[in-house]
Amino acid sequence: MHPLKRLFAYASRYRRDFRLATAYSVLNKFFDILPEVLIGVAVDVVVKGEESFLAKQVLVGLGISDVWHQLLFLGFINVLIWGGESLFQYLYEVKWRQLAQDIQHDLRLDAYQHVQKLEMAYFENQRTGNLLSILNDDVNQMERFVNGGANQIIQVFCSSIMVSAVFFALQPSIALIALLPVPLILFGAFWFQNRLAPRYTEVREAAGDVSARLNNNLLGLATIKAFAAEGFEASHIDAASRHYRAANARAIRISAAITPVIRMAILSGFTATLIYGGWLTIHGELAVGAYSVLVFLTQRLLWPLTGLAEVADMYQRSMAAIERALNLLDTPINIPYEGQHFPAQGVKGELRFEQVGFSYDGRPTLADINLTIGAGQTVAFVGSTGSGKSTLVKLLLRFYAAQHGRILLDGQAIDSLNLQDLRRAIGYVAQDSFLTDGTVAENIAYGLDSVSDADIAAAAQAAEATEFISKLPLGFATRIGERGQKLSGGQRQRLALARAILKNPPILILDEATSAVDNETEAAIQRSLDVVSRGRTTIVIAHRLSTVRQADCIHVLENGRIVESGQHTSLLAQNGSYAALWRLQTGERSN
Ligand SMILES: Nc1ncnc2c1ncn2[C@@H]1O[C@H](COP(=O)(O)OP(=O)(O)OP(=O)(O)O)[C@@H](O)[C@H]1O
Repeated sequence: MHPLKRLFAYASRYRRDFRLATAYSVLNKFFDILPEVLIGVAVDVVVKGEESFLAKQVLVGLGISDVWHQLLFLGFINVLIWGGESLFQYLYEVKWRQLAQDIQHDLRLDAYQHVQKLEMAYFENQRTGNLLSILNDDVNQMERFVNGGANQIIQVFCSSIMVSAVFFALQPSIALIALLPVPLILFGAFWFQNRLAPRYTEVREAAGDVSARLNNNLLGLATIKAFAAEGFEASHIDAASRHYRAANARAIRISAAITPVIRMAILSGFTATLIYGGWLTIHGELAVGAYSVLVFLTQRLLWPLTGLAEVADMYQRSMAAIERALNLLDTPINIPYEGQHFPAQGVKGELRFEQVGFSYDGRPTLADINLTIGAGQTVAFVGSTGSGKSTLVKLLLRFYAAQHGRILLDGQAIDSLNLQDLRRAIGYVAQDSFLTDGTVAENIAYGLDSVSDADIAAAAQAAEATEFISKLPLGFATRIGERGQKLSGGQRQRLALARAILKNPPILILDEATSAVDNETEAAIQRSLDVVSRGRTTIVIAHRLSTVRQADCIHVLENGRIVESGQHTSLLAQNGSYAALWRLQTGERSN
């Protein structure tokens, strides 16, 4: 479907406003053209006096014979016309701009809300900066189009029709000559448009590319600095920006030619009216007043068509932008949110993995996962890096959908449950949790509506975070910077844990980032784990085996498969992978 049609379908709730705005634009144009007609009538009055066109309008009740009165009457009509033109200009400007604001707001919000619901795999194949440029630049471009372009198109169209009507009424033979260039101009405008469309698509894509690179670099500034890679990265930005400049230059070469070409076509129409009309007037076949109207009107008819150049340019630019924004909105959500609702408090927390298998982009990552985690149990997953531990919990959170088997929560397949209810029942402390640019307290209370300071403090206490928070300049009211960058990695982890504890979920998942913790932190982790795992199902992905020694069951993963399961002592007794890992970490010999 054409982007404009798609935009209309999207903005169908504003159909009434579109109609009103269009009516205001048409009425404004109508009043805008009338002064030219008035000039003709005035010339006619001056030349013909009591024999004028105005004096002859007895039938409609006018028939003003006195020349002075005729002029006064024209003056009065003139004021009305200009008043009408101004009024409708005000009305159409307000209406179109308001429409532009309303639609850009809706589109931005809808697109963002849609993007939020897309599955993780979508984002892995997208560059954040590109999405940003769609949600920002492209939506703004659409706003600019509705703001001004729509009115311009309507008015060019209207003035062509209205002026042609006056022409044909006055002198059909001149009308034909004056209108001769119009098909040529329209054909030219379409020809240019077709050539502009792919160029503007390229411009929008290049803009997205620049934005993606900038975004990526600003996020990785610390690494860029550490590697003294400023020059290297600047050259990447330089290349992306050059590409954007070149794409724009290709579009400019075409779009800049439109006005001059159209002007030449207008020239032919205008010259013909001037010469042929003058000739007819001299020979008494055309009234002087009518001749002056025709000369002025040729200008009025043809000049707005030069505006077509600007409109065609903006139109193509906007269609490329609208296409990108609406495509984003139409991207299918592959992991649907809909499903059976249930309250988080009612969840017992029994989990079962049945024959679960999963691959990223066809690369097998998990296979034959069969396990049951009893309600309230604490279970650990250990194993070498890349063995699939994090992937396992991401399947439970339905960040990805398992290709084989199924996962059940309290006997219900999780893909039959409402996605948000499922996630509300799970507290997830990721390896690198997302912290916002707010205060410590705001970060702990993230996503919850009304939480008391006492509850926040208690959650911080359980997460062993109180000590470092009390040392911050403003305690719980300290702002922690974007992504929590004013805190250490360990401190960020503590805050993320406090946040999960405050949520009080029936299932808690802790994905430890590293085994590199000092003894003190290790003891703190153990203490908080004892506290937070009480009364809920707890899954710990551990790198440091000593932190999960007390777990009800430890599963060892290797290459996406569970190779050993059991409690710490029995696993040591098996003298397999777990025992080897334990020896490696503790330096002890288990036998
Ligand atoms: N989004 C992804 N797209 C493609 N491959 C991925 C993705 N995430 C992880 N992988 C791959 O899947 C495998 C398992 O990754 P996973 O994060 O589950 O391992 P892990 O056991 O948690 O590792 P670690 O102990 O280092 O955290 C790895 O080989 C990894 O490269």
